[in-house]
Amino acid sequence: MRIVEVGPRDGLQNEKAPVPTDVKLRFIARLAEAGLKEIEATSFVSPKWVPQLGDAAELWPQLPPGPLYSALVPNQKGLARAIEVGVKRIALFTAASDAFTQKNINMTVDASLEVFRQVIASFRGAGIPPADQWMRAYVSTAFECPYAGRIEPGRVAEVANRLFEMGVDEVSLGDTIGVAAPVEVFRLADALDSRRKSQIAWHFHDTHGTGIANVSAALDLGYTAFDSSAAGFGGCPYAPGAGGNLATEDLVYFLERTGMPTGVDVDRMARASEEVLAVLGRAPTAKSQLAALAAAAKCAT
Ligand SMILES: CC(C)(COP(=O)([O-])OP(=O)([O-])OC[C@H]1O[C@@H](n2cnc3c(N)ncnc32)[C@H](O)[C@@H]1OP(=O)([O-])[O-])[C@@H](O)C(=O)NCCC(=O)NCCSC(=O)C[C@@](C)(O)CC(=O)[O-]
Repeated sequence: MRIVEVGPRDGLQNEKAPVPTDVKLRFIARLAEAGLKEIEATSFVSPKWVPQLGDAAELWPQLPPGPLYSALVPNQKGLARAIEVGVKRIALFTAASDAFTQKNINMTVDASLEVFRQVIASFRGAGIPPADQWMRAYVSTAFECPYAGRIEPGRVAEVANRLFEMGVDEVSLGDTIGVAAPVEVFRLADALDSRRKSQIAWHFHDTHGTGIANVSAALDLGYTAFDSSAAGFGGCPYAPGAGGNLATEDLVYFLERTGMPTGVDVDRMARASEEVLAVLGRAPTAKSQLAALAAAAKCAT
């Protein structure tokens, strides 16, 4: 099983209240202590578009040792900023819908793939030892676009295949607005190249509470990589209606209870987001986080 924790990036990018860099660093340290091994720590997008992550270059060199860290990169400028501070694992991002990429990255899907072709060449030529280089690409709106409606599975598969042909190591399929049901996961999986199963991750948002059901469907099909966010933080600034990401606490509970070890300590995980929640002035809402916190409080009395 692989869990890719996206809380510090996807989770925080949409938050209006600024989260100070030292709070983000303590959040990430606690996620690492909880046992998460892959963390998407930040994003080298334009700070004008996503001010919350404008501290990426300051944050990156201070990340606590342990996990494998990655960062979102939209273009050559983002790559140059990322490489300057030592990023070795990058995440590109496009979508299956032009209407979405126009709002999110100000270009069509085709144009984004052209940009990525150049970014990939620069990344591969940047002198990073091949064993340390890693590149994923997101395909957002893999089920539905907030602007263009439902998306055909064949279109998602086509974009994913083009990304694989360009040499990415992994494609993460995003249910950006959190609307999919398991039957749609089965339908999309049918359209995907089954030889790439170990290179596909699923990125569910939980707007309608279907995140875990969708994980279960993908697991049944033999997929083993899932993105999630501590406390269910999240939402995309350019995807109106998007709820939070699937909560890591709920994912860990589900996988462990299913008999699939995650290496994540449920109690530490439940507390990892406490300081960020306090900065945002919010109470926890993820079900398994609430359950773990309640159980710990009961034990303490
Ligand atoms: C792609 C751009 C940059 C195009 O933005 P643009 O305005 O079209 O770009 P531009 O090339 O015309 O540049 C405009 C200005 O931005 C600067 N600029 C340009 N690039 C960078 C950069 N990398 N870092 C810093 N600065 C940059 C550039 O230098 C220039 O500065 P100026 O001359 O005006 O002072 C912009 O649209 C952008 O940053 N978009 C990011 C939006 C975003 O982060 N969305 C959320 C992530 S996607 C997501 O959450 C979904 C996902 C992945 O989680 C999966 C799912 O749920 O489906």
